[in-house]
Amino acid sequence: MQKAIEVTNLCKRYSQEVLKNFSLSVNEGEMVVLLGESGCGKSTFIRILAGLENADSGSVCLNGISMDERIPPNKRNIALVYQEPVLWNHMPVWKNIAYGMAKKDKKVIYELMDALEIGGLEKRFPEEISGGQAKRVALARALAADKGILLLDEPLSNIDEKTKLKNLEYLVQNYKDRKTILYVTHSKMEADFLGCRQIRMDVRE
Ligand SMILES: Nc1ncnc2c1ncn2[C@@H]1O[C@H](COP(=O)(O)OP(=O)(O)OP(=O)(O)O)[C@@H](O)[C@H]1O
Repeated sequence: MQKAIEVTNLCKRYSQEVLKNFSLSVNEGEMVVLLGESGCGKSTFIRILAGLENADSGSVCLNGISMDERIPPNKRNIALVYQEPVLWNHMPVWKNIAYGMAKKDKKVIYELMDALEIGGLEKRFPEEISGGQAKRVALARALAADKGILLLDEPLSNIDEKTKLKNLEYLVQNYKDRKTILYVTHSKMEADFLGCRQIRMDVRE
């Protein structure tokens, strides 16, 4: 089976070493959780996969295609949820969600909003919603874009436990074993709830 994500011996150093020979392989349609303490390099790794940052050495292959700095984020067939929600402030919520959709289908948008418990916010602008709601709008936008690989960097942090559990349940029921997802979290509870393969990343001293 072709690997959706194949990362080999990735190294990245800022003033300190963050990634040292980090390797990871994810099958097509598999959901994998990347788990690790704050500062261990999870977001750095996601940024490298997405093409927002370059590794010092090592290789990244997405859907069988070798990635290098000449392949920009929008050519990688990925949808990304950043740790901090990044939304277009001049667009209402529904347009933010529709942004990456090849065919803007309002039914799909409203279904996603209901499923993620943000129904009714469609006409509001990002400055008129809470941080937790903005995170779920960003998640809805990534899901709606229907890309080959979903990179979710702490997509449900800062959300109350009850809503978080409902959102996790929705992801498990609708995306697990169907979509290639790399789900980053420092929460063991979230990781265990998703019930998929867990990769632990350690902080480098
Ligand atoms: N642009 C940068 N320049 C210098 N150091 C950086 C940069 N980005 C991240 N770092 C450092 O690299 C290490 C890993 O950061 P990263 O954000 O990848 O960790 P993380 O595991 O995602 O943490 P968290 O769970 O808190 O988001 C940290 O020590 C951080 O301070």
